[in-house]
Amino acid sequence: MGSPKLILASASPRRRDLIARLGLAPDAINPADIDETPTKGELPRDYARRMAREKAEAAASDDGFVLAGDTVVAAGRRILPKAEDETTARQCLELLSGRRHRVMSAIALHAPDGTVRERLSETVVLFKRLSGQEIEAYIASGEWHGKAGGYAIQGIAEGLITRIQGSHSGVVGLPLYETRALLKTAGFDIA
Ligand SMILES: Cc1cn([C@H]2C[C@H](O)[C@@H](COP(=O)(O)OP(=O)(O)OP(=O)(O)O)O2)c(=O)[nH]c1=O
Repeated sequence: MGSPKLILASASPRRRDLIARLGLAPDAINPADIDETPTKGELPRDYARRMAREKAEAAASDDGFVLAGDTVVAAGRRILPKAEDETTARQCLELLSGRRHRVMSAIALHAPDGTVRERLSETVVLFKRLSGQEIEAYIASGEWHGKAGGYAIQGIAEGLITRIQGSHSGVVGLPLYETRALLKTAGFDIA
């Protein structure tokens, strides 16, 4: 019997790049298409956990370990949307300007024996007070597109971020410390 496979239940190229930093190359990429609507009153942390778990379960296989993640930007109890248009991205940046917010990055691992394990990484991020000009320049960059909270820390946005407390990889989409620990606990062979 060969070693169990690693299946990444994600369409995100960022998650593929991040997992490579643990020395791992998934045997398969199997994105899960699930309904990503938060339930009424659902807290950001609960929502991130539920999404990661549902993605892992949707892609479940008895052939290997299925890893999924979900990244949520939260301003207090509010879940910020994934910015798909300029108006949404601008609203997110205006809200995040000059204040702390949290990024919840949940991961879930479905093992071949059917068990599901989860971890959560929480990072506090502080943006400088953004001028109208800074917001418009960021909008023009297009880097916000498809990103939770309307920004991508791995791009020019980091020049507007004063402080982060937590996991940089978690903000990008896959918290590496938690991912390594989760795989190890589940018995996956990782250095
Ligand atoms: C805050 C922030 C988010 N993001 C991205 C990471 C995620 O891709 C996205 C949040 O959406 P997710 O639903 O977590 O992931 P996804 O839709 O890209 O991929 P999949 O569900 O198939 O795994 O926002 C960044 O790339 N950088 C950042 O700084």
